[in-house]
Amino acid sequence: MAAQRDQGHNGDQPPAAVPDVSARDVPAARERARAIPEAAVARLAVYLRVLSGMAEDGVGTISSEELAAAAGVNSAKLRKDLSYVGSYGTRGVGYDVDVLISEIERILGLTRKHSVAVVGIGNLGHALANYGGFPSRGFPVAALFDVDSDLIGVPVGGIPVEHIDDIEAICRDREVTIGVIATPPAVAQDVCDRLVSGGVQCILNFAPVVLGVPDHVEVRKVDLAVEMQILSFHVARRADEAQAEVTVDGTRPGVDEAVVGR
Ligand SMILES: NC(=O)c1ccc[n+]([C@@H]2O[C@H](COP(=O)([O-])OP(=O)(O)OC[C@H]3O[C@@H](n4cnc5c(N)ncnc54)[C@H](O)[C@@H]3O)[C@@H](O)[C@H]2O)c1
Repeated sequence: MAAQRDQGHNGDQPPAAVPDVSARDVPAARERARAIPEAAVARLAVYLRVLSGMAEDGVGTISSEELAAAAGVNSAKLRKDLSYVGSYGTRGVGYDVDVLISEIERILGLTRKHSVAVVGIGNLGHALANYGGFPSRGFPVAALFDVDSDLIGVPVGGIPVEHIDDIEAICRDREVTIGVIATPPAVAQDVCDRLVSGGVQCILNFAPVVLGVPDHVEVRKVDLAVEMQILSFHVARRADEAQAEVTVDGTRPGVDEAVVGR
């Protein structure tokens, strides 16, 4: 029976289920990849984006401080993250940008070819299908599916929408590796089951529902409202901390002194 899987979205403590590294990689590299915390995996993807931009600008080497600043993390955390990749840089020189890119790509499983199917070509599905950022980062969209007869055959982002009934055959034929679910929640499990029947092992789920999948399938759930709740939590916590800093005589450090000093 399908198991309910961890579908965390913001990366907490448990080790991430990183896709296997390519066949030529040694077992030690696989072990290393399995031990990387999920939050570090998310940061590695950010470093990769920053490094790719630098490589395009012709940057050859970069210090950990420069890369940390560009990625918005502190340099101690960056060095720790890069140690998971097995990359320690050269003292006084820093990291070779191209080497670091290929090391992170290998750990993230990006040396494998990926191909994406988007299911549910409504508001969200249209935006995702039209987004040019996926192909340029190694995730070309290969197929679109919907149930609405008005949409079937209509190209979105240059790819014609196919009927959901053909999803298994088309996913197998086009070797789809990642299925993106952007359907109403009531049909998301059925869509997920069909993707899995079509050989898809990675599911990115936007529908507000927990999906059951077999053990060999990975699911990530994206929920922007949860991200906003997390932002709200951090702002509220900061406000609480500022309130707690009010001194016993009622003055607020850094605020009332400034007023008194005027
Ligand atoms: N995670 C987030 O932050 C986030 C943000 C926006 C929307 N959503 C979710 O994404 C989903 C899509 O939202 P939307 O605004 O694009 O909805 P929408 O109604 O505009 O689009 C849904 C599409 O799914 C299609 N569909 C319905 N049943 C189908 C099936 N069995 N197989 C294939 N396609 C089917 C519909 O024909 C329609 O084109 C919803 O579940 C919504 O809650 C999530």
